[in-house]
Amino acid sequence: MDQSKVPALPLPDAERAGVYRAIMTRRDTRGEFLPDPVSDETLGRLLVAAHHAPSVGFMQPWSFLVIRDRAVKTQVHDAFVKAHAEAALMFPEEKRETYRSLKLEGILEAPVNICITCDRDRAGPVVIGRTHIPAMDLFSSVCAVQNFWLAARAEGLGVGWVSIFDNTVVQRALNIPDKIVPVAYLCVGKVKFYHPRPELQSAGWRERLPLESLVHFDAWGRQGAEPELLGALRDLEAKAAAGGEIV
Ligand SMILES: Cc1cc2c(cc1C)N(C[C@H](O)[C@H](O)[C@H](O)COP(=O)(O)O)c1[nH]c(=O)[nH]c(=O)c1N2
Repeated sequence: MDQSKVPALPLPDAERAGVYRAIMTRRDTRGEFLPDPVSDETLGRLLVAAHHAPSVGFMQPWSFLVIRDRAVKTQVHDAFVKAHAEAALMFPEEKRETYRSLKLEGILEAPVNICITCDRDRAGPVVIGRTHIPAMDLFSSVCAVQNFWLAARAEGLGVGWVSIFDNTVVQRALNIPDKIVPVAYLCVGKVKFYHPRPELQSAGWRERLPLESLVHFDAWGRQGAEPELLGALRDLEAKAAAGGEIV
């Protein structure tokens, strides 16, 4: 093949289905981690996938901290325990017991934790695409997180994002300089299984919203303009909800 251009064709059917399967069966993993190590080869692929995410102005603002040290993990876990207790009190009383019963991290059980950061100064003060919307660099680091998460699903690994802690505590525990923002703290490892649905959904915390209620045409609030597309969305969502493939 001419190396100068990649043909803009759909992937072969099985590969195309695989991409959607990774997207649809990716789960946030907390309680199912196995202690088995993740090979350097596999972890390497996940980091390469993350590093090939899109970024504003090709800024690549991310760095990746690979955390295996029990003492470091314990500091982060301690920060979680404190914030988790504080968070419970922020929910209405009738939801507190459910909140407390949820497993919301796997920091110590996961063999490896990854912190993905954002260096807001990586490409100088003026960045293509960030000139008018400053948060675009943070969004770029989140794109790296999603690439990592989907690649992990393809590898049969679990990833759990933990954000219930004071970020400055995590910043200190990992010795991250002040000017670098910790964007995502991820627990990573082999897992016993994937839950078929988001755990918060199974726990009755929140339902998946009907996609058609989230789609607008040409202007906010114009929601019924394309009944055929909306019908297709309903059918696909029904298939997905029944655990079927969407391709
Ligand atoms: C930015 C951000 C931050 C968090 C999360 C996600 C994201 C995107 N999620 C996971 C979240 O609960 C989960 O994605 C949803 O419940 C949907 O479930 P699935 O990811 O589809 O399994 C998450 N989960 C958890 O147990 N503890 C946490 O602190 C967080 N924090």
